[in-house]
Amino acid sequence: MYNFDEVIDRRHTNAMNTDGFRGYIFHADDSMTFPYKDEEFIRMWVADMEFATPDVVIDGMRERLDKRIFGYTRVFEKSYYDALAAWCKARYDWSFDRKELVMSNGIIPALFEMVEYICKPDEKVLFLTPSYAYFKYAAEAGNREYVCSDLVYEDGRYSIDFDDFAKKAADEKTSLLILCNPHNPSGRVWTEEELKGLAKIIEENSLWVISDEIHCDLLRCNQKHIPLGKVMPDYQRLVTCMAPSKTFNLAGMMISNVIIRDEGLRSVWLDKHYNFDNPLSIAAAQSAYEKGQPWLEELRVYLDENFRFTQEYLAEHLPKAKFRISEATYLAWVDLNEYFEPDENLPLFFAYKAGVLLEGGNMFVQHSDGFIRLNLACPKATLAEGLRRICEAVNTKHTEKYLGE
Ligand SMILES: Cc1ncc(COP(=O)(O)O)c(C/N=C2\CONC2=O)c1O
Repeated sequence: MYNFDEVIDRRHTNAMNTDGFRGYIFHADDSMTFPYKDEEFIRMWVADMEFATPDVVIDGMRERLDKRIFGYTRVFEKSYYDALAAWCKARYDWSFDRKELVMSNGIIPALFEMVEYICKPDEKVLFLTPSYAYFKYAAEAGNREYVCSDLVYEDGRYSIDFDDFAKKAADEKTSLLILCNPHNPSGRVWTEEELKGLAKIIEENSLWVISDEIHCDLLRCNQKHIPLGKVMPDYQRLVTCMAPSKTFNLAGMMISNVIIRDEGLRSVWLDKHYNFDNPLSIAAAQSAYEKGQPWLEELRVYLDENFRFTQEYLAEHLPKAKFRISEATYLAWVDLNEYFEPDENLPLFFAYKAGVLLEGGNMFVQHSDGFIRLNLACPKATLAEGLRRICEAVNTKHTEKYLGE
């Protein structure tokens, strides 16, 4: 019913995806040149999608537009909470009180704020690595130390090193865990057993925990997300972050749900946070939660096929690459260590040699050298061309290297 094969022109829309890559990936300005025109790149880097947001979301925004006044706005109507609560109940059998919900114009700003609200200046933030780099930036922005617990990587699969995690959690100066659930970039969906293992250590050390569940709706069709709040139903030091931004390609609308159990932290947030919201964003998010499920179910089938195609293509054209289909997210995490030295700048190599924009190597704090992360949320034809270029560039590199030796 929905046309995910449609190629949509994003030029001149102020998109980070098309216009922000020089600064974000290469820390360069617009003077940085490549042997490709910007529009010739296959863009597989920042985590937003090449698909139109659902029609029901646009209809919801149009309905709000027709009200024609856009004054100071906040989520006052109970209908927003009802839509989100129904979504969480139906999909995760998880409920939370309306008073726990506060809004943020992004999960990143929420992380930045809460590190300061939760951690004293001499306390530390703990997270699993490799990691979405903004967990590190949130600690650094608040001048708080961060501690990494490297995931175990065995036979192409990531798991939690509970001994290492327990040791680091036991440090009395470690006060906050930021948990990525599901995990970016590995794509892991933590099992109930793994979440219970974390919960035991969290409780033993009275850690504050922010469970960043932004990717929770984007599961492979055979996967199940468990909110940490379900495993820790009575734990007061829990904050859960969810958002429509990844699920419905609404990151530019800057609206996120922050569910703060602790009354003290919630009142600090309400005192310090700029508590106004964009009226069109509220309409978009509420319409998505109320009516977006059919689109999401079709998207998940399309993404599963993109992952299957990617696995098949890499097996055939880059046989020494290690790749397991992500259990969640639309991000493929590919181990190319058999093809590159650990310190090679992979984003730069693929931008110059393949005309593909991707993230990887040391962009995920630590424990990620030799990996690339590919955004598969694009029409299959775009994906096929991106994979073709990537494999050709790697195979040519090895031929040139061999001939050059
Ligand atoms: C785990 C995680 N948390 C938070 C965010 C951002 O939340 P926002 O501030 O947009 O509400 C992202 C987006 N991840 C991105 C964005 O581009 N590349 C990524 O890996 C993410 O992966």
